[in-house]
Amino acid sequence: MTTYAIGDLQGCHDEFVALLERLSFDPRRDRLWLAGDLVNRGPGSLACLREVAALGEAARVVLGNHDLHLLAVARGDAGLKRSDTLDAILAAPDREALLDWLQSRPLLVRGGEDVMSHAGLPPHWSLARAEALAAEVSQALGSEASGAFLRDMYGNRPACWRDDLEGIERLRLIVNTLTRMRFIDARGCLDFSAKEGLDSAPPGFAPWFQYPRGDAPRILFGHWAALEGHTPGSRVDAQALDTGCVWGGHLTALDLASGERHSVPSRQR
Ligand SMILES: Nc1ncnc2c1ncn2[C@@H]1O[C@H](COP(=O)(O)OP(=O)(O)OP(=O)(O)OP(=O)(O)OC[C@H]2O[C@@H](n3cnc4c(N)ncnc43)[C@H](O)[C@@H]2O)[C@@H](O)[C@H]1O
Repeated sequence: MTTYAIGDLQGCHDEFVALLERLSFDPRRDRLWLAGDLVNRGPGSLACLREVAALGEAARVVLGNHDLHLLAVARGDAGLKRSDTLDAILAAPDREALLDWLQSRPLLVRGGEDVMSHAGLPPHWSLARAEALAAEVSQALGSEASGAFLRDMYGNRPACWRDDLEGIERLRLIVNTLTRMRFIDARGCLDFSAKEGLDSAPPGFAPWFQYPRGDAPRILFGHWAALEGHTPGSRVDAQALDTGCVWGGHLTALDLASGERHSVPSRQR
C-alpha cells in the first residue's frame, strides 16, 4: 500500500486522472490524501467531485476555501462570483449527494506524524488545539444551523485568535486560519491582502511556516499556489502540495513514505 498526498485539484480532472495513472494508483490497495479545493476555477469540478467521492475510504479529504464557497453558494445563500466555475455541480442530478458528502469532510486530518489542512497549521495552535478547533467547524457544518453558518462565514475579521472568541467570529477565524492563511505576524494575526510569492509579504508579516512551533508534525498543505511546492526558510516540516495546476503549473503527488514527488503538467491555458 502506498499513500499519496495531492494538492488543490480546482477542477483539473484530466490532470488528476493522468496523475493517478502515472502512480498506478489502485484504490483497493493505495490511499490518497487530498488537501482541499477540489473544485472551482478549473473546468472539471463536477468530475473531480464525483471521482473523489467515489473513492470512498481510499481518500481522506479536507475542505478548502473554494469547497466551502461551493457549499455556501448551494446552501448558504452566497452568490456566485464571475470567476466561479461551479454551474455544472449546481445543476447536476446528483448534486445533493455530492454536497452532503463534501459538507461532511473535516478541516483537518491526522495520521501518524502527518497532519493536513488546506492552508496549514499556525504556530500558536498545538496539534491537539487545532484538531479541537477544526471539530468545532465540523459540528457547525453538520448542524441544523449549517445554512446560517455558511451564510455568515465570509469575512476577514477577526484576524487575531483569542481563546475567548465565541459564535460566528470564532468559527470564521478557525475557517480562515485552516483554509485561507498565508502570511501571519508574530502574534499569529492573519493577513488577507497578499496572495503571491514570499516577496509579497506585508511589513511585519512572514509565512506561517517560518515561525517555530512546540511540536514537530509533518504538515501537509495546499492553497498557496505561488509557492510552487516550495517552503523556503521553513522552521517546521511543511510540505506545500499546491503546484498551481489550475494556473498552468503542475499537479503533484507526494509519496508519504518515501517523500518522493510525482507531477504531471497542467493542461490549463
Ligand atoms: N471566511 C471566508 N471569507 C471570505 N472568503 C471565503 C471564506 N471562506 C471561503 N471563502 C472563499 O474563498 C474563495 C477564494 O477567495 P479569494 O479571495 O479569491 O482567495 P485566494 O486567496 O485567491 O484563494 P485561492 O485558493 O484561489 O488561491 P491560489 O493560491 O490558487 O491563488 C492565489 C493567487 O496566486 C496567484 N498565483 C498562482 N500561481 C502562481 C504562481 N505560480 N506564481 C505567482 N502567482 C501565482 C494567482 O494569480 C492568484 O492571484 C472565494 O470563493 C471565497 O468565497
